[in-house]
Amino acid sequence: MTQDELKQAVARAAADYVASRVAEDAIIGVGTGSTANCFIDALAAMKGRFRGAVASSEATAARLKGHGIPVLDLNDVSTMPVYVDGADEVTPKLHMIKGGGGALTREKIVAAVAETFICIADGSKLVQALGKFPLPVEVIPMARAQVARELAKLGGTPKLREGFLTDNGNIILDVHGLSIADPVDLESRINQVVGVVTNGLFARRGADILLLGTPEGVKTLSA
Ligand SMILES: O=C[C@H](O)[C@H](O)[C@H](O)COP(=O)(O)O
Repeated sequence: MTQDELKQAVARAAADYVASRVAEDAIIGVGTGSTANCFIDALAAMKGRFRGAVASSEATAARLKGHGIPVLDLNDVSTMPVYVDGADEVTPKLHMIKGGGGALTREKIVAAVAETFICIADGSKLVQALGKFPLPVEVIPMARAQVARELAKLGGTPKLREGFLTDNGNIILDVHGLSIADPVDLESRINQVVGVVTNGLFARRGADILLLGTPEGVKTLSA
């Protein structure tokens, strides 16, 4: 199976979860990226089975609307049964690195409102330890140099993502070479650096369920 076929398989599995486990008038939280896009396309086939969606990026909102799926403002939503999103790396403990597409902050905000975080990923994303994928950190532009110095003190090599601004108008520093022994602690430490909006470690609130696409079928892991 190709990587695209594995992404489509996990997206269908997540849509099946929504169809079988979620109330008819529910609002669904939707992530960003190529795997989340497969989920949006699978959701489109069951339009009317749920009330609408909250998007974690402008790109996701546009794709949802393109399918005629109503997109709600998160400020009008107090709870959602599920948030479905991809990951750049995920461990067996369901800690993740996210933000390869730069949507990490809105993803973390939408996920915080959801009861269950379902991570959908092809098998290549499963790792025993996080950190081979550079850790994205969203930073207020005027704090770039100071935040970079602080990230270097933590043992990483920050590199500006050239020519990229987030949906929030901020920059991304991709931190290479971090040794991530304790993702929960590192997530908090980086978020305490003044000028950091958030970082791509999703460990304090990791995923609750991982739907992992493998050539043998979709495997389900729980936290
Ligand atoms: O900012 C982007 C998100 O965190 C994505 O969920 C992550 O980068 C995975 O994307 P993809 O499904 O395209 O590999």
